[in-house]
Amino acid sequence: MQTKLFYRRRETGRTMSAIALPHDAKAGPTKPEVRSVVLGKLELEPADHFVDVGSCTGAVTIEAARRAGRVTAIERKAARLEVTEKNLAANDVRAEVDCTNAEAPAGIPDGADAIFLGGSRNFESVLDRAVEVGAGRIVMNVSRLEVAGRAVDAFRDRGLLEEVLQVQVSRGYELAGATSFDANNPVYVLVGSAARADGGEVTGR
Ligand SMILES: C[S@@+](CC[C@H](N)C(=O)[O-])C[C@H]1O[C@@H](n2cnc3c(N)ncnc32)[C@H](O)[C@@H]1O
Repeated sequence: MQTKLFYRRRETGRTMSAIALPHDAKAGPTKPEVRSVVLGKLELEPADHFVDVGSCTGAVTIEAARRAGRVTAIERKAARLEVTEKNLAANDVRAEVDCTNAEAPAGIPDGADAIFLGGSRNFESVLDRAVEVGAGRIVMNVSRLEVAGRAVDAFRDRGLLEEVLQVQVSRGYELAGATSFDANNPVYVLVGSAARADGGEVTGR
């Protein structure tokens, strides 16, 4: 018989705790470990205006709102945007956050410094808008293989592409006194920039 006991959560002693997502959006959230990679690549700073395309549960919006000075969360489904707003209200954030019910590229403001595409609808037009506003950091998560292929082409065609990562996390659990793992689905993380665009070479090999 399989015993499944999760390990006790580590006490980090950080001033800002892990985010709370008490409200369910029936989709998402981007998993915490994947968020760490995404946020690392976004390199958000207090002067930044960050845009979350497809905010859904608000998990990325909330994390970003602890780092950037200004955040615009865009979600095409009104009910999910409400979840973004409710989850935001349940957390400490320091940024000014604007929640917009729109289908991007609609709603992407001039002057956006960093854009995350957590939803893939209209991604080519979203990337065109990212180029138009000169976003310095663009990160897109894709789980479906064929969409990932098209997205890599779209980044490359616009000279945006810097890195393609495949992130796959397995979480340990106790099994008969030892540790076994549950695997999450892999996610492709595309990283680019409209400010550093250099012809679309994948770097970091
Ligand atoms: C996989 S979920 C994103 C999860 C989110 N990062 C989180 O942590 O909760 C994708 C979301 O993007 C939204 N979406 C997809 N394309 C969009 C677009 N072009 N503009 C706005 N929202 C979009 C979908 O409605 C969906 O809620």
